[in-house]
Amino acid sequence: MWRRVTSLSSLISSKRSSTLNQMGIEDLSAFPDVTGNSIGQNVVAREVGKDGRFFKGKTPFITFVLGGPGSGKGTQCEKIVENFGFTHLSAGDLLRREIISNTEYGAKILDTIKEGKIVPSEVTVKLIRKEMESSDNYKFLIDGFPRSEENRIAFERITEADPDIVLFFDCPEEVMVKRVLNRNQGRVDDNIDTIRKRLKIFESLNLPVVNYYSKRGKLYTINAVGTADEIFEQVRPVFAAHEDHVEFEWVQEAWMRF
Ligand SMILES: Nc1ncnc2c1ncn2[C@@H]1O[C@H](COP(=O)(O)OP(=O)(O)O)[C@@H](O)[C@H]1O
Ligand SMILES: Nc1ccn([C@H]2C[C@H](O)[C@@H](COP(=O)(O)OP(=O)(O)O)O2)c(=O)n1
Ligand SMILES: [Mg+2]
Repeated sequence: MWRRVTSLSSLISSKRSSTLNQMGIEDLSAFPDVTGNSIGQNVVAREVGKDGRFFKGKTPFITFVLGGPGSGKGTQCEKIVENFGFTHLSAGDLLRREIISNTEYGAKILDTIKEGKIVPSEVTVKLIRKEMESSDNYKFLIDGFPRSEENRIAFERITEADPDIVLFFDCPEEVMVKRVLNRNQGRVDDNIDTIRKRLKIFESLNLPVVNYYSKRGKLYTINAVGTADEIFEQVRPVFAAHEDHVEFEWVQEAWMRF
């Protein structure tokens, strides 16, 4: 579902960066040149087709996966991949890959994540778009994104795309804290200080995104308490209901190209 968005970028630039920083979003000026396309260079240079699509002539099927830290997004995404053949793009994993690869922004991303803050959308969206472009799949789970209205608006502006489905894993804070502290993956943000900061930022920035998609009839709220298998039994019907529709659209497009 690609569409052109022309005026939203002004919304971001008109917000003073200091205000964003107070909200928990890292200042874009700390990431010099990011707007100069140093991330995802090959992607940004690519032309958008006349019909507004850039994805090798295909219409991708995009699912955003929302929920607080430890709500079980990654765990459920693995099950969706196994059962429904999606490609899983975790925003957090892509950012951590930048840290490990010691890229231009790695150190700054590390600081931001340690502080429990949100990395500027320009950086994250370009990493996501680059992965979508290089994938042969057309069904994507975009996990941990958008975490803020700023994230959402930047995605629309940079990719000219809208999600088809938005999943929201609704989980009490005490359950999320317990899961994160037991996660045991050596993450720099899985400690009680950073978790408290992340939960605060999540609460203030995530709700507007949830409301936005709820009003547009795209939101599926999942009760994230229970075993992973129990939770997946709520997730499964969401994708089962869309599966025929997605396959049909895909065959129809291939036929039209033929
Ligand atoms: N339903 C569940 N019940 C108990 N533990 C879970 C459940 N889902 C995930 N976990 C565990 O909780 C931790 C956080 O899950 P994860 O999928 O990484 O969440 P998120 O991506 O939302 O932060 C992981 O250690 C995971 O194995
Ligand atoms: N859209 C995003 C997603 C993640 N990040 C950063 C900030 C987050 O605290 C970290 C970790 O995100 P990740 O989705 O991996 O975290 P959880 O799986 O929810 O625990 O990455 C971001 O800045 N913007
Ligand atoms: Mg995760």
